[in-house]
Amino acid sequence: MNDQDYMKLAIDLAKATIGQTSPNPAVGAVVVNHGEIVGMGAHLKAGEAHAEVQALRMAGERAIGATIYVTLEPCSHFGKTPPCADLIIEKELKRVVVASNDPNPLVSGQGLERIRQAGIQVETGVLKEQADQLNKFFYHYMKKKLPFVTLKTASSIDGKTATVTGESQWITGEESRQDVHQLRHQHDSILVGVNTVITDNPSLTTRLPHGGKNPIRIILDTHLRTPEESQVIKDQAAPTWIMTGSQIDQEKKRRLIKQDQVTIYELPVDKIKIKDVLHLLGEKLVTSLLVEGGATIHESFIKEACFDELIMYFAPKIIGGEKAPSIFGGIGISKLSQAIHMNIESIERMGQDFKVTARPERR
Ligand SMILES: Nc1c(/N=C/[C@H](O)[C@H](O)[C@H](O)COP(=O)(O)O)[nH]c(=O)[nH]c1=O
Ligand SMILES: Nc1c(N[C@@H]2O[C@H](COP(=O)(O)O)[C@@H](O)[C@H]2O)[nH]c(=O)[nH]c1=O
Ligand SMILES: [Zn+2]
Repeated sequence: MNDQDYMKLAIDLAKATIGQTSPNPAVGAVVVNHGEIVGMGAHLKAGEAHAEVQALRMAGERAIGATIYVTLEPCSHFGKTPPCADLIIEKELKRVVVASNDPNPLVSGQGLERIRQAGIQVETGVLKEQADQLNKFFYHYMKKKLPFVTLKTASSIDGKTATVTGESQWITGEESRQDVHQLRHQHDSILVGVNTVITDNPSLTTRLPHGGKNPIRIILDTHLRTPEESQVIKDQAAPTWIMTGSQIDQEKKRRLIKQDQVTIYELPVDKIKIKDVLHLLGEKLVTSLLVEGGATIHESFIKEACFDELIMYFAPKIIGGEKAPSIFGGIGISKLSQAIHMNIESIERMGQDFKVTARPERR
């Protein structure tokens, strides 16, 4: 095993915790002494022990003179837990190998500096790209204090999200739908428009074989049209935040907020702008948002250039019909020069379907 092998193990440990550490990054650590793994660990939940603390606890006395591989540079500040840099110095490690730098202004570079000052060897950038990919939400949020926005669409190969009569379940297959639940688990929040609530009455919960974390459910609903009997109101399965304009029925609002998981945010506007919703979510420490639609919602996110990744699931079916709903609604563009240029990051088979992951060129 060499440095890259041990760092790969630390990355795999971090990868397994994606979705449960927010608003903290997913971090993994492995402690090695004379070619033997003497400790390993991952950060499991914000506010709890950091990955280095877990791994060094397991190593005990064998941490002395050891090397620690950690996917993110050790923290140097007192957040909810003491600084890992001090612990590494206290435990008399010989060498620290790091993959990613920490963009958190409270940390970046200071932890490593303190470790070097203590005479411990430091190496950075080992498998950096792989480790950075783990925490794209965290990096984005640290830089912009806004959630990383993933648009998710599911359609027939001709881009239809339902038949002309509105039938839509199900277009994509089991594997795709499971993949979507993995996305729900990984994102802090999920957003749909009130029309999707009215037509599909979705639960927007995460149903993976092993359970999974339910995202906060965000409903864009300018005039507070969400039916009071909807699952997102009644099932108490996850917080539901309804974003409305200022002209709403206060009586209905009072009835809805009686459900303790329901919160209504009245934005002082007639028409909700996506940017206002994202700022509000950023203030509430929401670091990632999965937008499930429908067509008008998706169109408003692309029109306002408020998304960071687009994930599209296509089923090998043709639905047709000019009146059948397409992936993006709204009025669209008139000139090709106004088209949004995307970088296709990957195209994967997903059972009978295929999944396209793309990013807008400007980011
Ligand atoms: N119709 C399809 C989808 N439909 C997605 C819509 O958002 C739908 O309202 C919700 O998924 C409702 O489900 P839940 O109760 O929240 O689990 N999404 C998919 O990936 N494939 C499809 O075929
Ligand atoms: N999760 C993680 C780190 N996370 C860093 O620490 C910050 C959170 O600190 P706290 O509030 O004390 O949990 C977080 O924003 C990020 O900069 N650092 C590490 O050394 N190892 C870890 O496992
Ligand atoms: Zn730490």
